[in-house]
Amino acid sequence: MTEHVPARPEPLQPVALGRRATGTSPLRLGVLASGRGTNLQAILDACVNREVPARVVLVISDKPQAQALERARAAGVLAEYHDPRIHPGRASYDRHLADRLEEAGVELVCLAGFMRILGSAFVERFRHRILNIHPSLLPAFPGKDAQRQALEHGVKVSGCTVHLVDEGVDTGPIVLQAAVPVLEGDTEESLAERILQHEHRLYVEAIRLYAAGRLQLEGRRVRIVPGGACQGT
Ligand SMILES: Nc1nc2c(c(=O)[nH]1)N[C@@H](CN(C=O)c1ccc(C(=O)N[C@@H](CCC(=O)O)C(=O)O)cc1)CN2
Ligand SMILES: NCC(=O)N[C@@H]1O[C@H](COP(=O)([O-])[O-])[C@@H](O)[C@H]1O
Repeated sequence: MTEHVPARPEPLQPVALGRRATGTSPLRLGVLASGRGTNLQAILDACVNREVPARVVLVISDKPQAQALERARAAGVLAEYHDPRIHPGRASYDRHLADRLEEAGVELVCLAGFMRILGSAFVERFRHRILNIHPSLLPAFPGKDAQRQALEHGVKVSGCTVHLVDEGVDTGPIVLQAAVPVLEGDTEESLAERILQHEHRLYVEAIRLYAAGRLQLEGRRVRIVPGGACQGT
């Protein structure tokens, strides 16, 4: 009887993420935000300070009073409120957002405290071109209230994650993570504030790597390659 030799899995073809942006052709960012916008502010500042070869060309919020909109306007960036309630459902609103982002020539969508789940059609239109910042070390504590989940679970270390967005919630391939200690007596607010400081740094670094063409997706793993030496499609 011949021995069954399991087929060796085909090596995963690496996928180069994004394009190598340059000073003369900065990466065009679209930011979706629902709240106060401190991550947006970190991205705006990094672009102005030329820490990343990118430019925020459009900020959209699903909340009319989002401070993120004020921050964008103060930075001279197009800031728009798009009301989900005038759409018959999620898919319609998602399609509207995608149309508006494409119309603005957005190359990378950055979710920065955007509190709506994006549907599969949106994710497909911007496949591998959507980043999100999450205030935990995924896959621990996905969803909302990650800091409360961490405190209730009693972890000693939490942190933040920048990940590619896929059809799941906080399930996309992880780009960068930063560990943050949970201290005695921490409240949800004190932990959130401590993590937030790391989020700002981590998100800018993730966008910088993306804009430098130094991120390569191999299955679920995101590899950081030296200086723009990306292979693959
Ligand atoms: N397809 C994806 N969409 C989004 C992701 C994602 O990973 N995949 N990340 C979220 C951001 N996020 C956590 O990082 C998150 C935001 C909101 C929720 C949530 O449960 N929202 C509820 C209620 C929203 C509302 O109050 O309007 C919902 O949308 O039903 C979970 C996780 C951004 N989108
Ligand atoms: N699940 C998504 C989520 O919890 N996102 C979190 O919302 C906050 C937005 O702050 P900001 O508006 O000041 O950037 C950030 O802490 C971000 O990680």
